[in-house]
Amino acid sequence: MGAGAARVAADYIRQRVGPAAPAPVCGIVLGSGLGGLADRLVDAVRIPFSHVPGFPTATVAGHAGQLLVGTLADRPVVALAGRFHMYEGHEAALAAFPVRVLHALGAPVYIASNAAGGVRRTFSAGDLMLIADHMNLMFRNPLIGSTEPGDERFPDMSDPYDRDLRARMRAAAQVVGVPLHEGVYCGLLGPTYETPSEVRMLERMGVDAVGMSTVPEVIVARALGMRAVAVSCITNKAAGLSAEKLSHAEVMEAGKAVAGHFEALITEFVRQLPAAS
Ligand SMILES: O=P(O)(O)O[C@H]1O[C@H](CO)[C@@H](O)[C@H]1O
Ligand SMILES: Nc1nc2[nH]cnc2c(=O)[nH]1
Repeated sequence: MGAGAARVAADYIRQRVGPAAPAPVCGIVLGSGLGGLADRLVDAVRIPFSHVPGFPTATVAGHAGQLLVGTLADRPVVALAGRFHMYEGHEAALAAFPVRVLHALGAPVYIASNAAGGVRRTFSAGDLMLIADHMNLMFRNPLIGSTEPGDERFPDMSDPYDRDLRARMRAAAQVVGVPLHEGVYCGLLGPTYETPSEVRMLERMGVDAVGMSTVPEVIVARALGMRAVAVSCITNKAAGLSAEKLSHAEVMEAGKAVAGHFEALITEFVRQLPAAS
């Protein structure tokens, strides 16, 4: 799913919202249990994923499967309540396709959010973590294949999560009084959660939080020259670090429990985002 398909999807979305709609200051993807932010958008046009050309249907519980165009903190934004994961059977390029569409709509900044297991032992459910860097242990890359027009062939990944945007996210956290950790996110293919041995391996490798998304999206954002920033909601201690068994129901519950903090943080961040980032 490349640049041409993204233009088709963007044209359809523009037609739905009307030609007068301003270009978004950012595009936001809302992870498992974090879709409540969509309800904070004002004057939102809601488009089911199934209507957007090239989008498959969202199949994961806690992912509403809607694209919204509206304003947040009086700034024009596009938000996706839900995402596509490789464990649903999608290629990495399709998992990252919504980011191409956000780019085609003119968004210069990509904000990812996700639910993740806490590998850092001091993390507990309800913590928020700004992603400082990631590890791609999905062993898939969305840029495999011929280079799409506008893509870098060999994108630099020395600073995938934009330094300035991270500083702005920390500042927003201070303004709204939300504690914000910072650490390394590791993307695994899923859909199984990890074994305790895998979690110990990840810990030794320097991973702070583990999930099954975000990495392909950020790779494509970087290939397109978009600035990326991402927040993980720690929904559980990773396997073996507590006596609890892991379940997606628990992940969604924990996501909802931290929704107030998460929404306040992202809303303040968007409020402070410069017009041409
Ligand atoms: O990354 P998001 O989509 O927020 O969801 C995370 O939570 C789900 C597992 O409970 C997986 O999809 C994992 O990636
Ligand atoms: N891989 C993975 N994804 C998650 N999403 C939410 N919690 C977890 C977890 O513990 N592991």
